[in-house]
Amino acid sequence: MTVLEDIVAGVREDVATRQAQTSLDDLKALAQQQPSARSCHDRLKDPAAIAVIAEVKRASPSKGPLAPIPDPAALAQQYEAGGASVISVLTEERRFLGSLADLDAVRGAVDVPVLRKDFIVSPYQVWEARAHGADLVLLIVAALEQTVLTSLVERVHSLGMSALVEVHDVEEAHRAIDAGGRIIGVNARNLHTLEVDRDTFAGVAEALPDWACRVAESGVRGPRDVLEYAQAGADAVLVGETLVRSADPRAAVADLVAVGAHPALRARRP
Ligand SMILES: O=C(O)c1ccccc1NCC(=O)[C@H](O)[C@H](O)COP(=O)(O)O
Repeated sequence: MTVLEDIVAGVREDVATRQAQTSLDDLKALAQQQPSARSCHDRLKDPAAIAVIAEVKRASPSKGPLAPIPDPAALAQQYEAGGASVISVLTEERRFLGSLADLDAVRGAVDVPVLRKDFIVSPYQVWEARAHGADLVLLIVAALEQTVLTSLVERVHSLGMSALVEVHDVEEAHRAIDAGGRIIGVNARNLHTLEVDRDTFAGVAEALPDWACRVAESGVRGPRDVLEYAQAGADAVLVGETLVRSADPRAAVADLVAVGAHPALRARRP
């Protein structure tokens, strides 16, 4: 069993448990009480800036515990104050130690869009995301058959949310676009070895159409990595470990956001 298959198997069990407690009808009623989802594509694809998606991430399969994060709302507020365009909240419980309660806390604490980052394999989880105030939902191409991926993208869009469709190679990038994805995350973390190779981004990003929003995911250790991703065509970067380990998350985000004004990126600006 691959790491991804192992994570997804656990997620399916946890979803079944929650589904026994909260019916889909109840979730739909909760979703209707939420304000409309905030739009994300243009916010993440601003030619005059590099957007930073700052992640609330307690642990990971590759690194184990990263940071306890006793107050995810306070961390998200630091990220927002530093200029993050979107806050990503890992809600997977077993390997990342996240929860929907984290999503609720962050949603209630910031004004910027919030991403539900999880291993979404069923429409129930998409409704959960909306019911808990998410604006953006991660869909991982490698975890989904094409028909399921397409129907989940449609479900996300039909609820007014945006989909961040994650890919690892050119073939998956074509699948993401065929499924209706408009915001494409290229994850530099190999899901088999868990190793990060930032060079993955450039080769995959150039296979995407101009209108797509390109998000570089994983392996950002500081501004230099953001600059390199931006020079390779990234509109946005998604950063977890570096920020949760930082002693000053607000300043750490601000340093990454500032890369958007770097002279080397002048040609990108309108
Ligand atoms: O982070 C992991 O170890 C991991 C393992 C298996 C599947 C997904 C995993 N991470 C999810 C992510 O995509 C990252 O949290 C995100 O890109 C941020 O990465 P980083 O800045 O390197 O923490």
